[in-house]
Amino acid sequence: MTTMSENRDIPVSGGRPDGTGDQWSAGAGRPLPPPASGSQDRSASQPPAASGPASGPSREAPPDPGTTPGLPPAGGTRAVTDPPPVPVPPVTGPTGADVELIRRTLAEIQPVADKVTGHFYALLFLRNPELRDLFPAAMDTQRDRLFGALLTAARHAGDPAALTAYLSDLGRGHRKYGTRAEHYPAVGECLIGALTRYAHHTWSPAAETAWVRAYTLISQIMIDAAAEDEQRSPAWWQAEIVSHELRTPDTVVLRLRPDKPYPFRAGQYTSVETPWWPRVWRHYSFAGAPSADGTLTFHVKAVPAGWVSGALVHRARPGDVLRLGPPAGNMIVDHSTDNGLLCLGGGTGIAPIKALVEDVAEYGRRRLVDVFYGARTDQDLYDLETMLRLERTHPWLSVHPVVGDGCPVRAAGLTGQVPDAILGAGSWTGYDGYVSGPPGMIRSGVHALRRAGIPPDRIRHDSFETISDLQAPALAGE
Ligand SMILES: NC(=O)C1=CN([C@@H]2O[C@H](COP(=O)(O)OP(=O)(O)OC[C@H]3O[C@@H](n4cnc5c(N)ncnc54)[C@H](O)[C@@H]3O)[C@@H](O)[C@H]2O)C=CC1
Repeated sequence: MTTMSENRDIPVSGGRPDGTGDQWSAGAGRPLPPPASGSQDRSASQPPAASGPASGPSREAPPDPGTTPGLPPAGGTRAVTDPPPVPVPPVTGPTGADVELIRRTLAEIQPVADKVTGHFYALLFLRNPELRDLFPAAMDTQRDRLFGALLTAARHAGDPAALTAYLSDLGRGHRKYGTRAEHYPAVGECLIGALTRYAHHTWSPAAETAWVRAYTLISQIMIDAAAEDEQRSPAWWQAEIVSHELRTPDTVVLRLRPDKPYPFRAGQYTSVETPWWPRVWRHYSFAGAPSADGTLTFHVKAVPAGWVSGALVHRARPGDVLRLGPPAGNMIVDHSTDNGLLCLGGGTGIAPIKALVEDVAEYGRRRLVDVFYGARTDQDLYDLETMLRLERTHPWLSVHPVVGDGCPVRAAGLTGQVPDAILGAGSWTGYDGYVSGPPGMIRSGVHALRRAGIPPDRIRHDSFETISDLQAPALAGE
């Protein structure tokens, strides 16, 4: 998924999660039930699809607000005090034919994705003006994210378990916005409205039914995950910056002390909101395994036009208080095997790799761990000393710095790009692969790991979009 720091915040999407086989068959065209659970946060805030910055509504006049047959009316969710509901029939999901219809729609609208997304927000705010103030002031990035998430979900039709995990993370993550179950139908209405307007050739009653079924299931998975999470976790944490260590002019190592215990697993990531950009959240990985003192460490690199990363690097100081969302992601160590770990970390992507190394060390079972740590120049290897210190402490760990061609490297390092460096550097059968870094590196890193003989199910990374590029055939027309 993406660059961790600035573009990994993914809003609610469309697609075809699965879980149980027969959920996918019945119910075409009949009205779908309102969300079956969802005693989520009651404080008003963001509806689904509102996780990032975005621009204002499209200038195009949206069609008259209406309702979409099949989608439950907005606000149709039962309140906590309502009488017990009539038993809700199982949520029906899209059929195989539906998935094809959804993919065709996506292929058609891809060239006008920006217009579709703009129209979606225009509809959302026209029909629900009270929601506008709950989004960040600027919404440019949000447009790409929504469409990207739709593509991701549609492409993932063949991997329902991964998609369900993704949507569950997304549902839990939406708690911090104050998303309520009754927001989901409103979003679904506007999604269908935007698709209706732009998918001229592929839209039909059958396509609409397919999208309604898909969206209903998606929202139900998100709502259920959020409701379950509400039983055991806060919607967000506050965390005070206790140290701010600038390692390069644009890279900082931050240590935070959360206000409440923050359980997570090494290799996961969370979302961060700064006081300077309210309601703009960005993802960062934990740069260490859970620590005895409960503090959390993050590596942040300021990127051009990166509001949150720029603020964290150049403006934040000890004593400032950030908000954190829940942990997410499954790039975690599989402790059920003795396989070695072959880890590729590019730039600040080394953060979760360091966490994985600490996790292996704490677990206590000796497994070979090889870390290839890449950066453009030697100076950009801002955490090399830490990694080399870990190498000196743990005989099972080997750290291989890799810098761009033509750059001198301080340790006995390699030159080139990280994925190329692993090929020819050893035999990696009997290893599990872990990849973390920029999207291009994840893509080529996974290919390199496969070429090195590591099967796909033993390769983990935290980029959902990237995995869909790798594992599913491209959409027709793309
Ligand atoms: N801050 C965090 O917690 C995390 C950040 N990330 C992501 O990691 C990235 C780090 O960015 P930078 O530090 O600027 O890294 P960068 O862009 O300088 O790349 C670092 C290294 O990765 C390799 N690489 C980059 N692009 C490649 C490509 N297309 N093919 C093959 N290898 C490639 C090269 O070895 C390069 O030296 C960002 O995209 C960030 O979102 C990922 C995980 C965690």
